[in-house]
Amino acid sequence: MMKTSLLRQAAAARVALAVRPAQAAFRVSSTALPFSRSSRNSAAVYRPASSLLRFYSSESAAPATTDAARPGRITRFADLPQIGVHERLVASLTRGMKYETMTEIQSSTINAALAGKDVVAQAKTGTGKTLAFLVPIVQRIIDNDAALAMPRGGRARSDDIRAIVVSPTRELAEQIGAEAKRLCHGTGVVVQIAVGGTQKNMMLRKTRMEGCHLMIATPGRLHDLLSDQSTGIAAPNLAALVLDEADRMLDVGFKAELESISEFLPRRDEVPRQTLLYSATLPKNVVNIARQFINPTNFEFVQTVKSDEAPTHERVPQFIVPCRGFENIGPTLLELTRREIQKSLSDPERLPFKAIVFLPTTASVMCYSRLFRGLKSRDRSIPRIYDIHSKLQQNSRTRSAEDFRATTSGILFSSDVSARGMDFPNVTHVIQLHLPQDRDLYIHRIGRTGRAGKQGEAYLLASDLEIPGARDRLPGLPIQRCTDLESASLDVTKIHPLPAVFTDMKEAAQFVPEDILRDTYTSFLGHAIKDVNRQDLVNEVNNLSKYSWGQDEPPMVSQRFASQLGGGRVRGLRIGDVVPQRSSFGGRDGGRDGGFGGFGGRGGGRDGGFGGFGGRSGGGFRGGRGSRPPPRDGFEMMERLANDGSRQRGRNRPQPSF
Ligand SMILES: Nc1ncnc2c1ncn2[C@@H]1O[C@H](COP(=O)(O)OP(=O)(O)OP(=O)(O)O)[C@@H](O)[C@H]1O
Repeated sequence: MMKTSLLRQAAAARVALAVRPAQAAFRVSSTALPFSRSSRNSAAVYRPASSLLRFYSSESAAPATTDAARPGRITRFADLPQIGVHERLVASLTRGMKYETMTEIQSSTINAALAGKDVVAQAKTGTGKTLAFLVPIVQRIIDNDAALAMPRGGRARSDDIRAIVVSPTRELAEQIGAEAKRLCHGTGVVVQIAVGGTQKNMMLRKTRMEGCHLMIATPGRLHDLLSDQSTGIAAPNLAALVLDEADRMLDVGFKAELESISEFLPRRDEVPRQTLLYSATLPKNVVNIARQFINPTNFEFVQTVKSDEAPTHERVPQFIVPCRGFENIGPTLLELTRREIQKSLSDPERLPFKAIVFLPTTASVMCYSRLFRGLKSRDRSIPRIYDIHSKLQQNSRTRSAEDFRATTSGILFSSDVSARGMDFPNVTHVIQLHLPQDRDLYIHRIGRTGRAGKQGEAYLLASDLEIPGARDRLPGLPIQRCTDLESASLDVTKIHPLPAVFTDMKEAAQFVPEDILRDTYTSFLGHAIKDVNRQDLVNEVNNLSKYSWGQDEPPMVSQRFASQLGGGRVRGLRIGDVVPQRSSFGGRDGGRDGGFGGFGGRGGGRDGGFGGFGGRSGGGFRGGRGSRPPPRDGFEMMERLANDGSRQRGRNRPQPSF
């Protein structure tokens, strides 16, 4: 009975996703006939009356804001042949993958990309951006060689790759690769995945043997392959390049690598290339950088976030749980977990508890996953524990991702390698411990739930010390204060005996190796917790070690580490000879292809504005409010659209109410 209910919910959610965007984007005018003829392709299509969608087209003098400006937009996958998509691809989409109606971002960008335009697109998490870029590029490959529409049709060579998708993390590349293979099933288009950390020789052998039309790669591995002639991997006729998570790809961490990859690609003036940039967050500086990659005379900039709308999904309520100290955070997570598991068990309408817990450092992911494995050995109600971080071997990372994807219930402890793009079905909760580095990262992390039209909940557990930082970093988001978790506010320095969640946590800490506790301790002191007074921070982590891990004295730190923290001015550190710090443990785990990149990697894009242009602060570009001169070109227009988002963050975004 429960199973039937779950299946019903899943089916309802799929229909909801398919239907909702169409309703939002295409309101059929009551005065107009619901169908009209497109002048471009003589197809019977909906002529929408208005849209939430805003876009800038390099064709038009001013940004268009309604779909009425774009007659002939196809919104159902089954209708794609009308704009040139091959029947076999449509069969994969509708019969194989069982998609019916396109989401808003899909209908707007697939139409534009099929018309040959470059696209810069921003849409909320989980709204189907992957297919939005895969469909047009696979069609472009078939356009270049019609035989590829048939299985085993055409030729595939490893030195003649026709399209490349670049993704910031290995897991995401693997996920996109799997979706691309499903899409190309039944055609002759060959997809290969090239990510770091896997056996390069095996990948090379396979690619040389099978050939490759579409390569999905992480930047490091792609550079590695293209720069070494002996690999036999080349793309002299490259027709399409996609940067997924474009803001991440173009931020400082990856930009240089991308530029260097470009040197191994054909010049755009010699081989025409379509470039597609997609993300849920697109800060202004990134839009500026996009200049280097986009055709200035033939591009479209699409944003599907309403001007007065939060960049997150309404159906994902967001809570912040202020915790008295660091020592309260683990027990509060345990209390929350038990409470939510009970809720799902007692309500057959709810999906089983499936949560992702994000932590700021690799060491803390290792620590919390072990703590919860220890807890699970005593409390069978806790579901299976998974972990993903850059210190794991790639095959273990892939296995964790696959297992968590397949499970109905579980808890995945993760660094930011899973923050962007990962599509784990039916995640009911995203729980963040301590503050995310910036607002964009918060948005991507909570985007792991509430995907494809489903419900979800998001919690942020932070110590009182971090709350001012949270207010500063997270404006304009509908975050509510949650005060009904008892463990959050208890003063454990005064309470005897300790409540069960605290003693359970202490006992579980016995399962965690000393070096991982120490690395977690130092990583929190090092870079993970920002914007707080050093002395307060030392007091917090010392309480964590004492009251949550049950240690008589805090872990030892080296003299050098103590000096970096402020030397003699900071009290409470236990200084001594320690085995040199494994820097990777302490580092922020941003999911760079290369693996455990110390403090360097970052999971989120740069701090920056998101959507939300127009309304009060936007609209200037339309000649409406304000006295800004008209933009000089399409790029400036696009930058302004993103710029409006940043301005809103600075001046007009509502301050958080928690
Ligand atoms: N038109 C559609 N109808 C129903 N489901 C869809 C449709 N398009 C995509 N999906 C499903 O929605 C989910 C989210 O898609 P996808 O991962 O492409 O989102 P995204 O926008 O790229 O998210 P993120 O911003 O997190 O990267 C996937 O499970 C996908 O199968």
